[in-house]
Amino acid sequence: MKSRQKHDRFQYSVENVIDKPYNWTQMTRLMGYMKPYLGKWLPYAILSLAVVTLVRLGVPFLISIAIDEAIQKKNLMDLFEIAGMIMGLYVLGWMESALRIRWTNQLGHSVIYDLRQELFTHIQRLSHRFFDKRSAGSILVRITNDINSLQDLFTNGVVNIFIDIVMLIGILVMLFVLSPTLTFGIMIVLPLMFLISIQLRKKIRLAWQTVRLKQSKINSHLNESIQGIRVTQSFTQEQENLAFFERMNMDNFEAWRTATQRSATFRPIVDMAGAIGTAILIWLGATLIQADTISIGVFVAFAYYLGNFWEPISRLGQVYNQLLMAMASSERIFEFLDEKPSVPEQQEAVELTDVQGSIVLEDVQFSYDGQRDVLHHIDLKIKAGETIALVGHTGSGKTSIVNLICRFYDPTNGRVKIDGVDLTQVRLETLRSQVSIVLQDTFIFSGSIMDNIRFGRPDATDEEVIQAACAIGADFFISRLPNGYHTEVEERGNVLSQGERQLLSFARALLANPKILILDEATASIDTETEVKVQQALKRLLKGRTAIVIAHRLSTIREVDTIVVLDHGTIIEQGNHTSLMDRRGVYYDLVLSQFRVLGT
Ligand SMILES: Nc1ncnc2c1ncn2[C@@H]1O[C@H](COP(=O)(O)OP(=O)(O)OP(=O)(O)O)[C@@H](O)[C@H]1O
Repeated sequence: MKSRQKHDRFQYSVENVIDKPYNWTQMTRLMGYMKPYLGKWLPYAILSLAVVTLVRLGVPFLISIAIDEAIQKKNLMDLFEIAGMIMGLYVLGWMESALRIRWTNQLGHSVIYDLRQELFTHIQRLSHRFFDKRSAGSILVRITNDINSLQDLFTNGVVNIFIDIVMLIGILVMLFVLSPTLTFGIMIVLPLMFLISIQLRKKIRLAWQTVRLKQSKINSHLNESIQGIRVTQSFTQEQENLAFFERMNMDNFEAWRTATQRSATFRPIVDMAGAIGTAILIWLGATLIQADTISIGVFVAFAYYLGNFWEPISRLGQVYNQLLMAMASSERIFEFLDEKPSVPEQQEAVELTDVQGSIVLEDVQFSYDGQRDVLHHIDLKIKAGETIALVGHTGSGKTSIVNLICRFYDPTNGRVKIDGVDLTQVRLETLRSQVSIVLQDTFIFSGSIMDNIRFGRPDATDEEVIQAACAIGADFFISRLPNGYHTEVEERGNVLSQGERQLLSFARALLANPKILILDEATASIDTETEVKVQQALKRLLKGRTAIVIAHRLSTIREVDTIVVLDHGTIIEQGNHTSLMDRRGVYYDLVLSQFRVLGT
């Protein structure tokens, strides 16, 4: 039993390997990303195609003429001329290939750039519900690995497909022109080859999809492990983590091995077909030469064409593998791109400007997962400029109410209104510019202190940033830092203390100057001196705004206008501190129990 628990410790949402047939619609959609570049690169593509065709089809033809006309008839001048032409064609071919590598690379990188940009932009717009269901790591994989795996297809694959197909058709035509009998003889192997490769394709596709899933799992786990490394170390869970990682790494290794092994079977099939074709050529060709049906020159040209024939087929096999990998990746990319925000913006959504700040929740019911209601029939009126505090046991629904006011989620039933306008009718951007949240665990982005405060209003000047910091009282610690406002802080702001981070987030909110402010009050105990500073800063911050404070320490909310007491998603008491104390209900008990805890 114990070992089972261990195995179940890390759980990631299972993404199934989806076995779908080759999907033309999806491929067309993927190829659509090349559209903007067609105008620029199409002339190059046509030129490349013309040159490659000329070189690959021309050289064997010239060789056959050299043998039949110049060598056999001992005409040295003609031989020099033909050799010169062959040389010229090879030089042309070399120049074309050097140029092609350059422009296909540019094309590939441009497409990858666009796709990554679109995916990131789209993900930024998605609602909280989307992020609830997925780990950061698995999102990361799609933006990095899945998109990277399309790179080969766009830089080499797509252009080569066209060149190779044209080449195959060209060679077939030349072979038929030279000798239909010999061509039929050799092409007998083709249908056999296709039958075998079709069987392989499905297996190869599945194997690559499995690889992607395993990688996604590794990345999710890595992300979680690194983020949680402090907890892991403090609970000495490194060995467990390591064992789990090793298992996943091994799974990934196996998946890669299977996929590459399966992919590698394609080439030998082509080689085998080539070998059989050559044997037929020698046997049938010699017979036809003896019967004087074909010349030695034609026989040699055949051998050359045939050599050139298997190469594009084998490359098409490779490109087919790339296409299969691209199918697996694009399926995952498009799944995200097709994800609609769960809080959609209406076409005729209105701008929320000149907000006064009154908030109303009308008979609101809410569930995160559609199964368990976390808020029941909430009716709440907050007047403009008023400060209310939400209190209640953990899990009672305080954060959920705030999530609805910011419209991170829509209520299952009922309405949330600001200044009388239903939030579903409002443009999200204008709503969020009027509402700021100051979280308990302030997120500090990598950059300078100045940048971090300016996050609240990107167009603020340095003076405005400093003014906001002074007004909040954050200036005292910022000026003590080695580079003052230009001190670089890392992601999560590990160099700053909890109180300092909180002051920084207040300054950020003050600069944003929202009409509605939501404050998740810090639970951690900070020293009394900082506490006093934070409380003073808070007073300044709340002035002239509607404020909702998620209160954990009841001592700090005595002066707020209204205290709303929640229990299991229902409002059970509402009023100011004195009236609720007089009532001797749940709030009274909460205050008393906190007082007792603090008193001991
Ligand atoms: N993203 C989510 N998906 C599903 N359920 C959720 C989600 N977030 C919260 N819940 C559930 O909703 C209920 C209310 O949570 P909420 O975060 O609103 O409580 P809270 O009063 O803010 O708690 P705390 O004081 O601990 O922050 C809880 O039972 C919680 O398990």
